[in-house]
Amino acid sequence: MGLLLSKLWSLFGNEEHKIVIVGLDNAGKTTILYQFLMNEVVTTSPTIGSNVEEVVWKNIHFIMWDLGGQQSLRAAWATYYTNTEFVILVIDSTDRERLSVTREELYRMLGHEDLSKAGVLVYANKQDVKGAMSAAEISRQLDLTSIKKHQWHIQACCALSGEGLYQGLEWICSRLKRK
Ligand SMILES: Nc1nc2c(ncn2[C@@H]2O[C@H](COP(=O)(O)OP(=O)(O)OP(=O)(O)O)[C@@H](O)[C@H]2O)c(=O)[nH]1
Ligand SMILES: [Mg+2]
Repeated sequence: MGLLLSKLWSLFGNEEHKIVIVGLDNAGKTTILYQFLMNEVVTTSPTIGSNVEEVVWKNIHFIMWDLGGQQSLRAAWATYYTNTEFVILVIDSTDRERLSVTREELYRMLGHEDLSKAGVLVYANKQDVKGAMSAAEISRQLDLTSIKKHQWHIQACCALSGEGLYQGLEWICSRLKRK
């Protein structure tokens, strides 16, 4: 009965899915959050703490937490992980030098017990910039194929135009339906 009720509940679109958006400072996390919310590019300043918004897409409700990515703020990411179904990791694809820092943060995050069942969507953002690393290159450098305990997907995108963003969200929706 409980299962039936929860199915019905989700059919009516009342279920909320928690997503946390992480990544280094300047990756484009806040820009992505407000693209989802308003379909426009907002002027951002570095996030101190977090922004949270409810995004509804295809009748699915997401609670999206956008966290500050500066080094001093990263230790606080874990305080947001409880009940998180998906992590969106945003990468500035032009930032070759700090991809190894992202890699460390990614594997630290995946080791956290509150995320043991969470899926991971990686956005290779800023594809509009000439010389940006491709999603394939980022995938290789992050060694994504070594991730076996979490479902993951990488999506190239440009937060300024919105290109690729909904394809990423589509992947999340496809995983939700399999649950
Ligand atoms: N060219 C380009 N610039 C982008 C893109 N996405 C975001 N930016 C720019 O990157 C800068 C940082 O974007 P934010 O969204 O504030 O970055 P953030 O990840 O939230 O940064 P923190 O809050 O400090 O963690 C802004 O100037 C954005 O306009 C993109 O796809 N292409
Ligand atoms: Mg921000």
